[in-house]
Amino acid sequence: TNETLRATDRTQQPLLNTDCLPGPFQHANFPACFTGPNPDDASSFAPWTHRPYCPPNTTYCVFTNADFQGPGRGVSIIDEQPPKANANTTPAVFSISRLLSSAPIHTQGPKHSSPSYEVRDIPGKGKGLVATRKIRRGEVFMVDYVAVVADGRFPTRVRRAQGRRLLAEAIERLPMGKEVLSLARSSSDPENVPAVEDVMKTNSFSVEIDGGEYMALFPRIARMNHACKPSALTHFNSTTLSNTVTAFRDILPNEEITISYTPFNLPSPARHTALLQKWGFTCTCALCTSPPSLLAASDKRRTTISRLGDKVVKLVSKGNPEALRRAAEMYEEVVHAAEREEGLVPHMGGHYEVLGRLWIAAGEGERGVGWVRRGREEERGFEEGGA
Ligand SMILES: C[S@@+](CC[C@H](N)C(=O)[O-])C[C@H]1O[C@@H](n2cnc3c(N)ncnc32)[C@H](O)[C@@H]1O
Repeated sequence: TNETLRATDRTQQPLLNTDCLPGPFQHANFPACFTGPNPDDASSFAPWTHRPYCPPNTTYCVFTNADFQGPGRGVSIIDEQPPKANANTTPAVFSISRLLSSAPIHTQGPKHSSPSYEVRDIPGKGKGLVATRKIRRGEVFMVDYVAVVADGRFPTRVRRAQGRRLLAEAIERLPMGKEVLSLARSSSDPENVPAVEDVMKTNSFSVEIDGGEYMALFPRIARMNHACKPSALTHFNSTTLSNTVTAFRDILPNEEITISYTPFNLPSPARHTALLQKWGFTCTCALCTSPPSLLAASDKRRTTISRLGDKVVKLVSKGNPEALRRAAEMYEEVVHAAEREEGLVPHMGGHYEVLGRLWIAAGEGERGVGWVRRGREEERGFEEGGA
């Protein structure tokens, strides 16, 4: 760590960081605002292992802990300095610094011991993840940790060159910086877009931390391609900065493992626009390349799911027996549409159970109990997959 400090900090920063002086912006517990006698002593800006990089004329800094999740990993955060008096959100860097200062975090590896996937070339999509053994439905087969996390607003709040500098510092300070820089790039003009910016845009997902929207790069998850009917789903935990990946359904050996980059219920034109504008690629997944009639049927089901879903909520809030019966009928339609869109809804079991309860409330006890039972069996199957 000290070597890294010498190599990067002395050359690029004045010894006294003027962006971090005591005053109205000072926060008593803010680790970046060191006041110790020796500003080169790493312990004076703990829990960061590098002196925070805070360029002039911006409120943003880079905070790095090179030890997060063990040797060869680390985490860098691009976030604001201590909040201004009128700030309505707290920078995530506060909660992350608390996390790093607390008891060591145990890496929660997936429960299965044998490796379940590897990175392989996928025609037309660069690289991707492929199952090396059968992954059972419901199994948590990967837990990845964030390597770079940046306030979603920072690109619009700093000058372009400054943004690139912040990103470069954030990535280069990481022990796994080289690995991060070897991830895919999607810019149509790679000569003129620095790798740090291109890699971050191509591989980061939007996550919520302390009510704020952040861009987060998970180096292993970054290798997973998108599919409109994915085989896996991710779940981000903002307390541990981990992202668990669970199989939606059984995934067979040599099958590609995919996740969805877009919200589930979008019809295909909206998905294409989102993937092109936000992610910069044209989707060639199995659904997008299927015959137009199949794509149209899928769009119809997805539209039904979102349209009727809203109506069901309204009917249930009315609460009278006739409204509840109509809600149950509609919900059953939603459930059937979702079943035909395999991989669209994560836990059908929960929906079966809700449908059962709706039928019971509408006075159709037997029908309701049947759905509740089916829901519980389904949920049990999902939980066992992860056991
Ligand atoms: C987060 S990366 C996924 C891993 C990447 N393929 C790699 O080689 O590391 C996103 C990039 O993968 C490619 N990609 C992902 N899903 C795709 C899909 N459904 N169709 C075509 N390209 C896809 C695009 O080039 C996209 O910019």
